[in-house]
Amino acid sequence: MTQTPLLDKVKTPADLKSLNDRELRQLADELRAETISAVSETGGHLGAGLGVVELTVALHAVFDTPRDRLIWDVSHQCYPHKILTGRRDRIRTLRQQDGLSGFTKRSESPYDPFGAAHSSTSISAALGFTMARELGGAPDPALGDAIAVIGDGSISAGMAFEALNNAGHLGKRMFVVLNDNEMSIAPPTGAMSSYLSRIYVDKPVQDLKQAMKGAISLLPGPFQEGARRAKDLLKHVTVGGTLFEELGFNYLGPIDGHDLDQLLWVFRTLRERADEPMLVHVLTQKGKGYAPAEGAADRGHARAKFDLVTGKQHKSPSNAPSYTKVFAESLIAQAQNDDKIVAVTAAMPDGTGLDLFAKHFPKRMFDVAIAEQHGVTFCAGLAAGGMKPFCAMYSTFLQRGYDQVVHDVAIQRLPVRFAIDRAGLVGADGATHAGSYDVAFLANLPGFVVMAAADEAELVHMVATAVAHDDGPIAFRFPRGEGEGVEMPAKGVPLEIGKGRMIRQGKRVAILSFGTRLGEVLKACEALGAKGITPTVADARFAKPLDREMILELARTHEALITIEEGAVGGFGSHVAQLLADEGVFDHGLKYRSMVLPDIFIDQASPRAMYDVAAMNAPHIEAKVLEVLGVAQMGKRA
Ligand SMILES: Cc1ncc(C[n+]2csc(CCOP(=O)(O)OP(=O)(O)O)c2C)c(N)n1
Ligand SMILES: CC(=O)[C@@H](O)[C@H](O)COP(=O)(O)O
Ligand SMILES: [Mg+2]
Repeated sequence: MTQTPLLDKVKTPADLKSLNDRELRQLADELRAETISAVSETGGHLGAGLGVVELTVALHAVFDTPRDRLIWDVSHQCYPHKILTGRRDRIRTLRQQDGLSGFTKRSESPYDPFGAAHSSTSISAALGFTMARELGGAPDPALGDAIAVIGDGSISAGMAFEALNNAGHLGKRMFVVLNDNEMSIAPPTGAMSSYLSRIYVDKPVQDLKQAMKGAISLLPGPFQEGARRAKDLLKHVTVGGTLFEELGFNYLGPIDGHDLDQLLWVFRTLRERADEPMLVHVLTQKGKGYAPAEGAADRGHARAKFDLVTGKQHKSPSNAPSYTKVFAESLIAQAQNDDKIVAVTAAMPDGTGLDLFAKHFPKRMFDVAIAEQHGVTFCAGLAAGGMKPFCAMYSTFLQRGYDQVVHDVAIQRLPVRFAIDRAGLVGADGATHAGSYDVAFLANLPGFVVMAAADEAELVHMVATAVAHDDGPIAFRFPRGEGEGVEMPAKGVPLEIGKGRMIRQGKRVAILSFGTRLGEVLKACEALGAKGITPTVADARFAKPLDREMILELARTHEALITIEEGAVGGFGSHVAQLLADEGVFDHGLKYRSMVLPDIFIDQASPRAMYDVAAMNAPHIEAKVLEVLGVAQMGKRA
């Protein structure tokens, strides 16, 4: 076990103030070792945190957190920050149920002034804190400086530029640290990424400390004493004419983000002298200091638990292909026969399986960078231009492109195909990444077709359905993780739009499932069978259009109807209830229940544990059936 004598003494960032620079360098080494050790036990986002160890130490050593608001963009790099800010004793509970979140979270610590997990929000939030300070907002602790740390991947998003534009205009003192490691999750794409590289391609990384000393010695005496404003000095060492300067920021850099001496010097100087918006460009290495991460293609972006020495991850063997892989392979199969099919990801090529698609069709896959809004409208344009775009996004990230879905896709009835991965509760990433809302926010849009796959074979057919459907937008959703292990069809066959399927015929109660809760429903039926209750089970397949005929028939022939879906209220069950109400079914006494995600944000745990919190696993379905039939209260029926 690595010794961490200095880190052991750090309870809060205030303890850093008594360390000299040599000790801070040692502290950084200990912090890196502790981060690697903790993530080897918990799994999680490793590479990004290792890249900002020195930056984390320097910022906490120089600034006065939590009075100064330190805002980590995405915040997947926040583990070293958590260790320094009083959470080391719980760091080995990261991403576990009842443990620390893998992201910054306001409710977790005063050192997390702003929560994140979706990217590119930090500059807006920092500007908000800055203007609150200017206007006398004084929460506890009183407002100091705002510092946003944003990665080169995240700064590619429109929102970051909206914030820079606004901050440059307002001209108040605030700090943006651009952490440039030339990586997103995958290598970053796009002109912005090339631009950042061009800023320093022909120039050595600045040794600002030396350069500043040189600059000062060239100044006349009085100025040596009183070069009061940072920009008076900084213009001697910055690379002139950057985009950031055009937007109203003072640009400083690029500097070596692993050279703690320089970081300390730069931040001390800026803290003392800056009076305008400052952008400090630091170059770092994702995965720094841990060879298995440094050497990996993703620089150790996210890891399962791993062996400290070898870096080998402990992954449980899979029994079925992942939904993501099934989607990608189905799309590849379809695209072999249809050259109009193209696919779009917003910086998640591996996560969406489109890296596989790109291997087959490099010219037909577009990674638009972290730019979901643009990605959706780009697809709308592709569709208007006669292509068949598959917009492959996680449910949670599609949220960012919602106006584009409404305004650019739905209103124009353009046939964009939305492949929505990570539907439902996702596990360790927690509430920020839950795919809870897509059914609700898509099925209310006129002309949208909305499907959910009950298993991986269904997904194959839904991909085929989406290819065939050219009359407006269509979406299909599927969860994170592996499939059910069902037999796979030889090829996808388009489904009839708006038609569900019967799974088993029973009596008294019908369970209408939308999505992969079907497996839990069938488990519940086993248990109910032992109690003499045999529910009818149907797979709705479509939340929109609904299979009216099937639903009304189920309502007519059963005493009770229960819907279940991996989504929030306002989705499938709400549409079914609306149909039943409109058709007057409730006038005749149908007992109806809808099982949806509860009206809370569910914290991280395993997906199963999260569905326990949501009361949506087999025992809960069983209990719901018993309740609706009035059996639970009366004891066992004969
Ligand atoms: C809106 C949004 N889209 C996608 C993601 C998924 N995502 C998380 S981290 C990341 C890469 C971020 O790159 P960068 O900002 O450079 O940080 P690094 O990991 O390189 O430190 C992406 C795409 C996200 N969190 N938010
Ligand atoms: C931080 C972030 O947003 C991603 O790294 C996310 O954690 C990926 O999730 P998956 O593991 O489901 O791809
Ligand atoms: Mg990066």
